[in-house]
Amino acid sequence: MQRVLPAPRLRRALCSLQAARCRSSWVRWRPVPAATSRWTQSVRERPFSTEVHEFKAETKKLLDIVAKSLYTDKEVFIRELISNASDACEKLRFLQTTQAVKEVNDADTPLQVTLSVDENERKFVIEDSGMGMTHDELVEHLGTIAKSGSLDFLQRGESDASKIIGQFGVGFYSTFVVADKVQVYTMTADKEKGSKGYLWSSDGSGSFTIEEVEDVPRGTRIELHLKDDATEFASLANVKKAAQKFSSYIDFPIYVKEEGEPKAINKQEALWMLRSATEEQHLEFFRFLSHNSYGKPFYTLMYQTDAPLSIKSCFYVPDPDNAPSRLFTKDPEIGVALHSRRVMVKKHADGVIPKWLHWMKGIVDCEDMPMNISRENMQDTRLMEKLSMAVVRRILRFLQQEAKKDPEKYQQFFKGYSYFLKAGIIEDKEGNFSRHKDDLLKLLRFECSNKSKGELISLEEYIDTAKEGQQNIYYFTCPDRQTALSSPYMEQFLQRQRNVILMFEDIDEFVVNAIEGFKDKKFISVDSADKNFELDIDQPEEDTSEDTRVLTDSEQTQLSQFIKSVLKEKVQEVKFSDRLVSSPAIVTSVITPHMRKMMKSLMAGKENDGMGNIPMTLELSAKHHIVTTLHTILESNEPVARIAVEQLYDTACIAAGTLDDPRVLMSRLNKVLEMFVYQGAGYDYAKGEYRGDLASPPKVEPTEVAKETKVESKDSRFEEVKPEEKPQTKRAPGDTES
Ligand SMILES: Nc1ncnc2c1ncn2[C@@H]1O[C@H](COP(=O)(O)OP(=O)(O)OP(=O)(O)O)[C@@H](O)[C@H]1O
Repeated sequence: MQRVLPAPRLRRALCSLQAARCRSSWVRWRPVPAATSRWTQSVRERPFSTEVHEFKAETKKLLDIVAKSLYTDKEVFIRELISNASDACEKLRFLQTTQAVKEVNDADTPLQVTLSVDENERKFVIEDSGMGMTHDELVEHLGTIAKSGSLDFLQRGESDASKIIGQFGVGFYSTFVVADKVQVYTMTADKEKGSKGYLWSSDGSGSFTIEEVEDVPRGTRIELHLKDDATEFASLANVKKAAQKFSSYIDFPIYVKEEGEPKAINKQEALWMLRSATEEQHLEFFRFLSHNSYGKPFYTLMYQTDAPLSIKSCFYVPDPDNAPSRLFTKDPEIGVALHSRRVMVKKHADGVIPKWLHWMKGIVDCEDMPMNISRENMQDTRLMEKLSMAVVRRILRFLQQEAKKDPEKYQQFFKGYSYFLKAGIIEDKEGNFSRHKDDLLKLLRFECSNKSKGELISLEEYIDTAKEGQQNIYYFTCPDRQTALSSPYMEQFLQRQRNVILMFEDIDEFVVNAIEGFKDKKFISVDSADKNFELDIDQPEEDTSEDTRVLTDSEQTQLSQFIKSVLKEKVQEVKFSDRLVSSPAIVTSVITPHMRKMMKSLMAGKENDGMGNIPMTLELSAKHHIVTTLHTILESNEPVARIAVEQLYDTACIAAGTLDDPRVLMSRLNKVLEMFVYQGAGYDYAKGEYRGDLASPPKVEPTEVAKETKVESKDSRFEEVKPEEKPQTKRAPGDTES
């Protein structure tokens, strides 16, 4: 081993210079490190300047978690390093094929990866002849976190290393699980960028150093100085076993050096090019693609075709129980890679796989795809679209088949991924394609009013089991099943046993708004103002009770005029409809109450949320006893009628879910309670006196029910309530007129 150290005098001089520099800048001089092994035998070290860089804040945090972790599945670092080495080879092969790199350093060196160990020095070494890195790339790539997944985890405040490593892997930084010092020698393949070699070095604490070293061959060599509790990775047998596990599907030869001799350990098999594969092969490949040493694919699809393009592909749906959280999937990486004749064109095949399918793992190999596809090139864009169309359609149809084959298993899938399928419908529409809308709609499942809790149906099943002649698909967006079934909007549907799809996710409202219908049926919300409820296709059982009183047309007009005079601009229209069965009233508007509520929360904090301008309609049941009695007391007891109207409206708003804060009702409810109690005690509000037959009238008398009621609330609806006439009542002791 060649070890060239500066002479002691020079070293002392350098050290004092280093100390001085350290105070003033991040560049300082240091004694050069030792060159090691055959790979760097020719690396002559000179006192080049050594730069000290701080890791970015989040990288530091990640490193801190990783370095201190007692993660048991330590060998994952081998998987990460092999994968990075293979990516570096893929990248160089790609750039060479597309001639993006004109001249390559060490042009004769074949693309390969070699692993070796030094038991005495407790070292693990991996080297590749891939793309390598320039100085700036070293700073950028090994100083920041590349993996969005682990970043998300950190932003969530997660500090459990096994969760971060287990679910996302932490790439290069996983080396600090086993090493207390990591050295990376590298030289770029792109001659245009230079032929200088660099050494990156860090102990995984706050900083790393970079210095120039001479005679580094093309590619990257990573040396791990193993921690005391990780010496098993200095054993050849252990490394070989782990490397074999992680490298079966790598398309470059992987060698393990045994007694100085490189021995190939992988088959270099492109599974997606095979006609079929065993379950075991798929399991291995899935784990390889998902950077995991555990887990199995939930669904597996191998798809090959020659028309309209020549496609060979393989897709996996990961376990739905571990489906990505939609809240933390801001800019997801597509999990499918694009290849052309086995050569990787894009690691993340965006443009082919839409974002809403990002969780799919797999490979698409398209012979017709040029290696140097460009978004600017119309022909390439069209080719990508064609490929995307074929592949996405095949995936969606495959899921439809699986749903038919094993509905229970499919429900499990749907639980994990429903949000993404729904997002797909919206995105598909936004992109103005609507290419996959029907296929996606077929994959949706919902609860419905005619089935029991937890049982899901498809839209096709809904249509197949709908009443004869029914042209609409009725749905109701609501927080849960219980709220749905007790809602006045549902009454006529329940009475007729007309099935209603129950939608519990916020995104559902946007989905139905993004599409007009399914097959030839239109989506209609049960709480919409739409009149087309097809009430004539089935009639509920006749109400045979004799004393059912129904308001006549003129009575209806009289009552609605009174209601409008009380509620003023709160309602645009008061009408009578027969959609109500046991509730006296509901509110409707051009947008459904649920949509209104969502828009309100989106506009929260804005002075004008725009909702005040959307007119509401109060719909009444002409035969409901509260409504008919209300009409009866219009003239005889107007004060009570006024309060009843206000309460009727507010109760309808509660049912619609549009009342933001129920506390605004407190004052009125107390008033209603007071009336209820006093009436029970024999007080006659119409006459403003106690009934004569009451043996001993209560000592306290009611406040004026129709006294100007100004509720201390921000809700402007209450500020208008001013009765024209006051009833003659006796004042309660201590009650003063306002
Ligand atoms: N052997 C290598 N050769 C060249 N560049 C490398 C090598 N190893 C790492 N890098 C660079 O460092 C970056 C960070 O690597 P890291 O393993 O942390 O994340 P990643 O590989 O980008 O993540 P992912 O595995 O999700 O693609 C890589 O993207 C690559 O640019």
